[in-house]
Amino acid sequence: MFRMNKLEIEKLHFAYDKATPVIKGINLVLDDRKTAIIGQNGSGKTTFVKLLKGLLRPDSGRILLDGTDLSTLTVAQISKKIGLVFQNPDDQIFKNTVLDEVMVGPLNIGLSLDEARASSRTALAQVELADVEKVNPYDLNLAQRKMVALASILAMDTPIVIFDEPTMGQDVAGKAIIRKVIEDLQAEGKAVLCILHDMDFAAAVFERVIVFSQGQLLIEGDAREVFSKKELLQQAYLDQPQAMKIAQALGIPGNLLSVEEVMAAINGNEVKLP
Ligand SMILES: Nc1ncnc2c1ncn2[C@@H]1O[C@H](COP(=O)(O)OP(=O)(O)OP(=O)(O)O)[C@@H](O)[C@H]1O
Repeated sequence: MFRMNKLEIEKLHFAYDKATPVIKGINLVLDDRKTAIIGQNGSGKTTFVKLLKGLLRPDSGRILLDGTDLSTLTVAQISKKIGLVFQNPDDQIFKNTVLDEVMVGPLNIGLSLDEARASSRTALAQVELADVEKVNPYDLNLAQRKMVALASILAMDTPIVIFDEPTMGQDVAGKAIIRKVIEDLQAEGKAVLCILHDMDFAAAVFERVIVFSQGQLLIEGDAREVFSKKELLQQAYLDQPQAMKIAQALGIPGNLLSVEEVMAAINGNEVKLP
């Protein structure tokens, strides 16, 4: 089945308390490109994705999911289309075994017990937790619980997957698993949107970068182009990826995004090291 996976955001405004607007007129079209949202603490990123998931309702403006106004859809209808992995796994973990926990989402959207078990086991294998399916999630460490929370969203097989800070607290191996999950989702034709503080991960993995600043969209576009805008990033209290800073210091042209790109430039003799 052809899936559009398109979210259109029009003139979106939101405030928890009317005196303090948090989302201030965001216009954006999200598509199938792997997209990272970056921005200073408190710039409204989590609030924005909660609006996309229908957990909060806009004060004004609208969100269209494949052309349909999100406000006309039920939570159940949205859940079949959009999965959101929370920043704190303990906001979404309730069951006594890892497998039961991961099965909650698929069962909620109407899969049979057998289907839910099968998709949950596949998801647990993707995050390399197949061998702990009978363990209580609270006997796992925080990084592993984050993977359980991630698996529970993967198991729902939604065409749009949103992650809030998936790499926070993960070591190199955990980050590699998350990278593979994101790349596999995209290969399956799904849309991936990810809030990140880790500029290096954002630069290495994502095609499109959206920069939030004080509830507004400061800049968005191709990752290479956005990360080259040093002054604008500084204005949003953000840093460039390490690889780009090193490449610029060495005088390597091309706004390189990753260590691999820098190594290729050095090995290709585009640059002579001192
Ligand atoms: N439930 C809430 N009630 C009231 N204010 C809130 C609530 N959640 C967030 N805020 C406020 O809204 C603003 C935006 O918060 P939000 O969590 O969306 O930002 P963020 O960019 O995701 O930040 P972080 O990177 O720290 O997660 C902040 O000033 C925050 O204090």
